Amino acid sequence: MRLNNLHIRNFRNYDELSLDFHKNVVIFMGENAQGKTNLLESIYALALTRSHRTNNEQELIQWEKEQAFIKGNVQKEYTKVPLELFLTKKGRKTKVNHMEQKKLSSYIGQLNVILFAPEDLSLVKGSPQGRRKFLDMEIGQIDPVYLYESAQYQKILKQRNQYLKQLAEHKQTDELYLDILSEQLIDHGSKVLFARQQFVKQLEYWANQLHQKISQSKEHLTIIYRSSIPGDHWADEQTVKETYAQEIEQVKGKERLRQVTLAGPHRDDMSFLVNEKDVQTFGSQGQQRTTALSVKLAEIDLIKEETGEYPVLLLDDVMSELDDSRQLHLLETIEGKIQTFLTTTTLKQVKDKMSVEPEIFYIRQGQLEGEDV
Ligand SMILES: Nc1ncnc2c1ncn2[C@@H]1O[C@H](COP(=O)(O)OP(=O)(O)OP(=O)(O)O)[C@@H](O)[C@H]1O
Repeated sequence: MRLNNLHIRNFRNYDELSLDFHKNVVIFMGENAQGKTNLLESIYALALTRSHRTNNEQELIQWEKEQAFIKGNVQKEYTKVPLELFLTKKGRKTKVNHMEQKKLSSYIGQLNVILFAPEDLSLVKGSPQGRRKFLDMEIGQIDPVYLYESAQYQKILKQRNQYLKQLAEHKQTDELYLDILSEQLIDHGSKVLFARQQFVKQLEYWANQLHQKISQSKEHLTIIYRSSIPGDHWADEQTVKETYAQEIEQVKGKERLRQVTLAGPHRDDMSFLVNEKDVQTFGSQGQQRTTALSVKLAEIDLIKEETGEYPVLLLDDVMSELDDSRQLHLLETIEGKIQTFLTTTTLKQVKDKMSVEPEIFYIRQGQLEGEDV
């Protein structure tokens, strides 16, 4: 798929801007703090209704404005889909084909994007929370049911934690209600767990191939889903559910003391092994970066396999963070069929390495300076 055009209004430092895209590689060029990342963020938000930089969507609305608007036409293999996102102080509204969508799951997935920013290079050595967010965002894009289940899980988790606290403070006494919440938690949580495990298997398949290529067959990558629920190779959803229920029973006493839910997808993590050694602990910085790059680029193949279409790639100033050999692998990937938007402050460095002619937009203080087509 590709994005044919983009129209934004009152978004970050942009009053109003319309862009048409004709080439497969689009570069947003400009000095620091001019609005390059804001443009990638607007494409990301158009795809996923949220930002990659903040959990507070209000920040996307231009200062002193009431609402922000993003619109774009997505070209798929056989159809064109106009998408619209309205962000207001009260919430968000989405439209597909000019029709309002009540369910997030009927909107997300219309435009698939993969965003790669310098902070993604720390996927391996960063926090478990960052890796869980990565899993949720990526699976959510290709599986609307996952989006629903993980939202339900978070809701029940919050309620359950509150209830555990209230029981400890003797504001509640009904033990049966805790059992009901546990049952709901296990129900939604086991679906999340099983989907994550399946996704990680697929991710490993694609990422290992890339990792081997980048490391010239010297390194083999293994990815393991590390769960707070025992066992990491559940045969089916029912097995996860049963194991999860046993674990909740097991930690019941501790939970009552600590007043939080101690088992479930919200406490899980992922490990990356290079040649059987944990790369987070034993890997060099180069190996950690190669792993992160392989995992990110693997998503391209994974989304293509799942949806039948290539996603759109957003690269936020990552070229400058990679050495020559890794830059080459990245360019090899993007100069194929996949539409890529990238930001840079040093145009020549990026352009000189490309074998295709990019489309360049010069950005200055939230405006277009000129267009090189
Ligand atoms: N809600 C907002 N309303 C108006 N302006 C905003 C808002 N949020 C951020 N900005 C402005 O956007 C600018 C930053 O834009 P952006 O992050 O896209 O920079 P950039 O061009 O990618 O820079 P760099 O190369 O440093 O990453 C800053 O000047 C900031 O003040």
